[in-house]
Amino acid sequence: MTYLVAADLPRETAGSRFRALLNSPGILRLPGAHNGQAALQAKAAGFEGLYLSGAAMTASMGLPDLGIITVDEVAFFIRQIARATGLPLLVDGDTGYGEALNVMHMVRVFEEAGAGAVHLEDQLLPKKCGHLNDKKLASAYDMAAKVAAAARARRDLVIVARTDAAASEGIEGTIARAKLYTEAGADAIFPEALTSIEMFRAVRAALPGVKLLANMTEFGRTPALTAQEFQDLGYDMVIWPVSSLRVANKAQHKLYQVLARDGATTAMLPEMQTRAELYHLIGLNDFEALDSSIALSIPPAPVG
Ligand SMILES: C[C@](O)(C(=O)O)[C@H](CC(=O)O)C(=O)O
Ligand SMILES: [Mg+2]
Repeated sequence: MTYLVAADLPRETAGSRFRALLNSPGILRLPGAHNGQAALQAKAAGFEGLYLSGAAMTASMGLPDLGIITVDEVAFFIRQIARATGLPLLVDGDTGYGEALNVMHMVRVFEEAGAGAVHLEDQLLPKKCGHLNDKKLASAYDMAAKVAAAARARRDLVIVARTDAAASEGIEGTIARAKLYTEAGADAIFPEALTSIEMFRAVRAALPGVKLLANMTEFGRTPALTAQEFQDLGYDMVIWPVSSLRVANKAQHKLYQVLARDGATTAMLPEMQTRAELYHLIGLNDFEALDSSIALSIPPAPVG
């Protein structure tokens, strides 16, 4: 299947398809896919929705996750994932790249690029990974204004409000902010960097009926729980934001070490995606068959 034939494209918008997944039974499992290739591999494994992580995206660019990159740079990643897979995608919108009007611009650009959902966080720039120390929190009201702005700008993009308040304002601050952001128009809440199962339970209990996202990033502050365990805690979505990049990076690191040592890649062949596997995944045959079918669909050129 290619993204080039109108009749093959999904009829519903990415936002409504994301919402339908969110409203269907069971926790929505959203593995991080840091580019189109990773997204295709996640789709082949059976995932129905994906997550585009700011941390993984910036790391893949060789940059720290401090909110430096721009809306258009993120749109480049959204487009490749949406084209390659057609799957609904939750995108990390960081702090929205500014204030209300910037947030609105981000929502329009992300929606046009093919995103199904976005999350916005209540940090000040330079923002940080939620699992690091010394984050600077925005005022709850400034963040609520951004959520309201996002809700005004979207057609049907799902708006997820993330709060980083747990470290500085505790569970009470997290819950109070979550309530405010929900009133401002958020469709779901992402309580970031909760450090215990009790905290996950407390947030769930305080926000009946509100959709909740859990972040199962590795090497962070959240204890390692499975998708089933988050579902049993009453959570509606779970992300594994950086996992694909961490694994890919480690493999790449090994390749360069071996190549520098041996002057050849031979020792790495068993660990490589083969040419055939690569072409199969990206659908090379489908694109070539499409090209041939176009030539066959028009009257032949006159002879002589
Ligand atoms: C979810 C997150 O915002 C991301 O960009 O993927 C990061 C993940 C990470 O750095 O491990 C986060 O702030 O938790
Ligand atoms: Mg992020």
